Amino acid sequence: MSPAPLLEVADLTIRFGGLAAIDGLSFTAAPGAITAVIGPNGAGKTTLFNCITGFYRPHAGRLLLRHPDGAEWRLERMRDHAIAGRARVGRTFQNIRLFPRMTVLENLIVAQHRVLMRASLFSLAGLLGLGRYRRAERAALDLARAWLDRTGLLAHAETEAGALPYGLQRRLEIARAMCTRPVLLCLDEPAAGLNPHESADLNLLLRRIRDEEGIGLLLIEHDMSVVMGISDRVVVLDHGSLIAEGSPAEIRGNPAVIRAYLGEPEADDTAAGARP
Ligand SMILES: Nc1ncnc2c1ncn2[C@@H]1O[C@H](COP(=O)(O)OP(=O)(O)OP(=O)(O)O)[C@@H](O)[C@H]1O
Repeated sequence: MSPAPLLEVADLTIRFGGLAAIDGLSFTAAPGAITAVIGPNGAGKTTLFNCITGFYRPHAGRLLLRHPDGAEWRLERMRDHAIAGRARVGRTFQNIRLFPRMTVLENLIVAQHRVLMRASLFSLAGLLGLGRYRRAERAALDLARAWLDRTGLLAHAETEAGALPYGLQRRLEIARAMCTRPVLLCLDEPAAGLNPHESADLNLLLRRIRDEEGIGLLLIEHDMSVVMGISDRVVVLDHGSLIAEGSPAEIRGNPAVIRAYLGEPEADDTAAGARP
């Protein structure tokens, strides 16, 4: 029997003026799996992420997140900080949003400010006096170093984030999101701007996160070498609606998806790395 879905999107709708950017969308994402969301420009992919992470409030529909302990969170009713902190939804952005003048390590510590603030009991006395705060601070450093190690960034810990090469900044964004201990990680075009070698490394990293952390990953991506290489399931949007859902192989051969997005393969097309 397959496990209960990690995320259930049901009849989701959001409009901007007369335009339904998401129009009655329903699908599920499983725990311990990579679900890719693909579709042409303007299909509604980023808007979907903005609804899941509380940046937009949908006009209708349900966003149900189920934690491994069975706790259920109705994301469409929650504020963005509670979605990140309590429902534990992590996110990376299409345009990198690091603190460029802070070091790589500092970026990962700042990502854990909620845990640290709680340990300080939100007071100066807490910050100065409590063993509880010191322990939390040590744990935050340990977690940051562990993710720097796993993302291959340990040697850059003291480098300013803005001085890192682009591909490493992308990895740092993922490390930063993982430091918030998400149960669902939403990645908005993580392969954008990467060369084929960096894309292959990204595939390995995301697979390891799935397999070793057991969390769900929701991935918006135009790079088909990433989508077809690592996704367990692919959801295809067009004009805010679902046009197909299935395994990468099913999606690759789906006539509606070929028409709306993928296009007919060329005779010598390897499909690898091509942005449709
Ligand atoms: N804040 C907004 N105000 C008005 N229209 C918006 C807003 N956000 C998104 N839209 C519109 O909603 C539609 C879906 O946009 P969205 O950015 O979600 O598409 P997308 O699939 O992520 O595209 P891309 O692949 O280009 O990133 C587009 O027509 C876009 O112009």
